[in-house]
Amino acid sequence: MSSDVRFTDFKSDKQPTWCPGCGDFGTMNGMMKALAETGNDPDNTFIVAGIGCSGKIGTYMHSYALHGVHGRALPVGIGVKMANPDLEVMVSGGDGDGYSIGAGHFIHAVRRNVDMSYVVMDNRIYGLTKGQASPTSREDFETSTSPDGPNQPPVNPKALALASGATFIAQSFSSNAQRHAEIVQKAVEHDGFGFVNVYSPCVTFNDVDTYDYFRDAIVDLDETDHDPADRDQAKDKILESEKEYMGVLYQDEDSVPFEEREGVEGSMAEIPDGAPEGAMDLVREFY
Ligand SMILES: Cc1ncc(C[n+]2csc(CCOP(=O)(O)OP(=O)(O)O)c2C)c(N)n1
Ligand code: SF4
Repeated sequence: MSSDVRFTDFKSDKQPTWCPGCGDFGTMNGMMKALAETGNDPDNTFIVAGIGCSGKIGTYMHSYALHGVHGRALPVGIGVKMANPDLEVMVSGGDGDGYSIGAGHFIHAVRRNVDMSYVVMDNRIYGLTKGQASPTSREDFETSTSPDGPNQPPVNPKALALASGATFIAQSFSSNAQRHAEIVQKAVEHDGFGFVNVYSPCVTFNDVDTYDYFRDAIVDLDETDHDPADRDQAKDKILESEKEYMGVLYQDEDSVPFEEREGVEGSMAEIPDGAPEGAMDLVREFY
């Protein structure tokens, strides 16, 4: 079977509880399609999710999955990959999860460049906790807990990734189904840490960063002469704050994943010296 249906869980107790119209539906569909198109199956795929509306994804997709603690999905994902390098590991969560409480882990996961993907459902708000400003909220975005707006500039996650030595940076939009799936597929296929920030609108708590806003604002990089191999071009586009680009912004085609580097190769799943007897067996059994 070559369709994303393999990753769909039809059990009635696993039906998504996202609000009707939530961008996370489209983001998840694209992730399933990308995994299927790259030849993966539920039994070799491990989703590590954060905490948030976005973090529910691990419950809805048919694959191995677990929740990290809020902001801690990335180190858990790296641990899963270390325990079993044959797994396709995809980490997913929200902008709050990844760029606020999890920002430190984001930087270090990017620079470590383990061969996995990270899909962030960026709705520029905290959805699950009912609409507080997130690190990617606009400076003047009024919420119940910041009635005059957060009064601080939003984090630019793509710039953070580039500055941290990222080898793959992409921007996607959940509503553009085919293009979104293609972009996530490229992240999965990338040799190293494939980072995709996905505009995934929250229709309940964010009335500014809406589907209409993104549809009007987004420029598809495939319709420009952008060369993702050119880091300077990527930097210029990433820092252009008034533009919303979609596509692969940067890809280092010579990227060598952490686990294939000299001195590391072959050692990822080895039992470290001094580890308690049976520790790694337990980890492998669990994952
Ligand atoms: C350690 C910890 N701190 C705070 C929370 C409360 N909390 C749960 S989800 C969340 C933010 C959710 O926002 P985001 O990550 O952007 O995901 P979304 O719900 O928008 O998909 C917060 C603050 C928590 N669960 N754990
Ligand atoms: S609150 Fe927002 S992010 Fe959460 S499910 Fe509803 S629309 Fe989606």
